[in-house]
Parts: sequence; structure tokens; C-alpha cells
Amino acid sequence: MTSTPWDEARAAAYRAGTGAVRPAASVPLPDADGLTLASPLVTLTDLPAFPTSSVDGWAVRGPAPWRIVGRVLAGDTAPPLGADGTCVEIATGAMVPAGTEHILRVEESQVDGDLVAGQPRPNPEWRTPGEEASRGEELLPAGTPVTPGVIGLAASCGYDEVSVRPAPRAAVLVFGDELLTSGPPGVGRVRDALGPQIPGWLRRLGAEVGAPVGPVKDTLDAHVDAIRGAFDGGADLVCTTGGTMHGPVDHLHPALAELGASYVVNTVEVRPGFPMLLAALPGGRFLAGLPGNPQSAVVALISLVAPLLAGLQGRPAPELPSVTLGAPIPGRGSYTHLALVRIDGGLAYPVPHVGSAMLRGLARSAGFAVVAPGTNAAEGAAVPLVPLPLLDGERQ
Ligand SMILES: Nc1nc2c(c(=O)[nH]1)N[C@H]1C(S)=C(S)[C@@H](COP(=O)(O)OP(=O)(O)OC[C@H]3O[C@@H](n4cnc5c(N)ncnc54)[C@H](O)[C@@H]3O)O[C@H]1N2
Ligand code: MOO
Repeated sequence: MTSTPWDEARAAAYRAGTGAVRPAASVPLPDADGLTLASPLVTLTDLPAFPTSSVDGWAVRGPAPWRIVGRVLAGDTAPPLGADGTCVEIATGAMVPAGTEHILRVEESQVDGDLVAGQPRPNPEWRTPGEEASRGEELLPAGTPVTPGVIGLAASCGYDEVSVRPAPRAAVLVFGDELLTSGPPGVGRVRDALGPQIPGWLRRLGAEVGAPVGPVKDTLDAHVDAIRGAFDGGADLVCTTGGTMHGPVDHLHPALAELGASYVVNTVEVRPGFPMLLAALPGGRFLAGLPGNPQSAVVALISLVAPLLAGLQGRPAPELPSVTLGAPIPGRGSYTHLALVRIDGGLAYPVPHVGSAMLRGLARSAGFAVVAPGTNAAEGAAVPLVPLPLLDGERQ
């Protein structure tokens, strides 16, 4: 068993994902929210597609006063303004007639019978075709996550459907006979803190996830059956929790052998979370083995599953922003140390209650500061941050 350095493990997980990127599919615009562009978004028309009035007023030609010869509303096709000394009433969003020299705002005009007078502003009060983008121009690259803003942009430049990478389908299997699924923990028994938690993280990383399954009985047969069942149910990725070590009832490794899996990563030189693994199964499917200790499971999720899912969705590899530490964080010898931090006044501070079996520190953290192997990070040092995949507003 060769352990992989943490940054190499992240890169290997991303490569594995890109090698099995989800096939592109065309979906109606409203269904694309949260998915990923499979091809660049190229505008199908000039934006705007026609000269468009920015104001309500009068489209005028030649010197004042102008005789009113018509009216053009948004949606109309405007006939040309043929003669000097004429104007048409024009609405915001309406097509500007050819021959228009100025648009005079209604509130800055004087109307007397069928004559209009006033001083137009010097700058054009309309948008010219192609001002925002020219037909055929690339607006967004492939790999862009589709947000409501992207959907709006696609609609404005003519799309009914977009080509996207569908969400990877993930399943969560919880291992551990000691786990309770309701009520308070008691003697020898702990509450399952991963089944209720992991699906939410996976969704924030772009996966589609059903209800967690488990606790799966601590036998090899039950493990193999549960994993097979999850893949047969259509999962591209199965996340298991617990059983990653080689204790008397840790059956994950033997189950992987029985299923013909090959390791992408088998243990990582990181603390906490080192027994994490990522395995590839035939057909471009994956199993992520998250350690049973709850914080370690989340470390595995952000270390291996996040880059894998980015690759499967055709997204760029997640980049790590840099943070400045407000307090020192010791290293963990030859391992990468991922230390939970909260951000306060622009500085990152380690939080208490960060044992690998604990979630109290994690629940109030923004992410993990990365302390490189063989180093200690001093107060004021700039280090990479692996953000927890929180939504805006969830980060404290
Ligand atoms: N001899 C050694 N033993 C262990 C080592 C080691 O190096 N040598 N490493 C420890 C580390 S590090 C971790 S992490 C764990 C990983 O163990 P497993 O992935 O095999 O997980 P389990 O043994 O099933 O459980 C570990 C721990 O976590 C609790 N647990 C499990 N699942 C859940 C859950 N869904 N919700 C809440 N808590 C859970 C479980 O009760 C155990 O306390 O191995 C160490 N051992
Ligand atoms: O991965 Mo274990 O301590 O690293 O929880």
C-alpha cells in the first residue's frame, strides 16, 4: 500500500474525473441550473440584435421642430424616418428607425399639436447592434457552472436549450454496526453523523444524491451487495463511510477486490483522514472510501470527492485561495495538515474541537488551512485554504 502526497492525490482524483467526464446532453434552459456548460456559450445574434431605444421619447431627424409622423413601440419593426423635420414617438426597447439622428427624452420635450421641440442630449440614447456582443462571439467557456445568470444570458442570445454535463449521480452507503439512526447516543453506540451530512455536501459539489443507505451490516457480503446495489441503481459515484482501515470488521478493501476495483488513491499523506481512498470500477464509475471518523470523512470529501466531481462535470480543477493566518498552526510532520479555520476580519484562525471524531469545530468553520508537510505555519503566513463547499450566506 503506497500512500499518496495530498496534492498529488487531489490531482489524481481530478484526472480520474476528467477521464470519465459525463457525456454532454441538451437540456431546456430552466433545467440547466446547477449543471455545467459542455460547450462554449456562443451568441446566436448580435446583442442587442437591433438598434434599441434606451428611453421613452421622440426619435427625431434634422433640426427642430419635428412633426410627429408615427409611433414605434417595443416589438414593432420601425419604418425609416424619411425626411428632416420629422419624428416618431418611441418607447424604451423599441427599434430605432433608420435615419434617426437623436432621441429626445419625453420629459425633456415640448409638444404643441403635432410638433415636438426640445434639446436632445449629446450622447446617443440607444444601444447599437453588437454593443454587448457580436454574433458568433464566445461569451463563456465550456466548463462554466450554469447559474441563473448564465441561463438568462443564454436566453437573451437566442438559446432554447444548452449543451451541459448532467449532474453525476452519487449514492451514500454508511457502514458500522455501532451506529444509531435516531435518538441520543448511548453506551457503545454513536449516532450516524455521516448519513445525514454527506448528501448535502455532495449536492453542493454538483452531484445528484438520494437518501443514504445503512447502516450496512458489518459483513463482507453485505458490503459487496450494498455497493453492487448502489451501482446497479445508476450511481456514477458511491461514497462509503467507515471501514477504510483493516480492523476485524473493516470490509471495504476486500469488497473492492471482489468487485474488481482498482485504486486511484489508496491512503493519503494527510492528517486527519489518511485512510481515505478512491477506487475506479469498470464503466467509468468510482467509489470514494470516506473514513469513519466524521471530520476525517469530510477531509476525504474535500480532498478526493470535490476534484473528482469537478472532473466528472467538466469543470476546472478547484483552485485554492490563499488566506493569511491570524494565529500559528503547527504542522503534522511529514503529513499535510488540514486545519479547520474560521475567517475573522480577513484573517484565518484555527478553531477548537477539531479531533477527527469531532464535528463541533467543523460546523463553525469556513474551510481547512493547508499546512505543508515538514512545516509549521506562523501567524501572518499565507497558506492555501480548501473551502468547505458552503453556499453564500452559509459561511460564518
Ligand atoms: N491500528 C490502527 N487503527 C486505526 C488507525 C491506524 O492508523 N491504526 N487509524 C485511525 C484513523 S486515522 C481513522 S480515520 C479510523 C478510520 O477507520 P475506518 O474508516 O475503518 O472507520 P471505522 O473503524 O468504521 O470508524 C472509525 C470511528 O468513526 C466512527 N464512525 C464510523 N462511522 C460513523 C458515522 N457514520 N457517524 C459517526 N461516527 C462514525 C466509529 O464509531 C469509530 O469511532 O481508523 C483509526 N484506527
Ligand atoms: O483519519 Mo483519522 O485520524 O486521520 O481520523
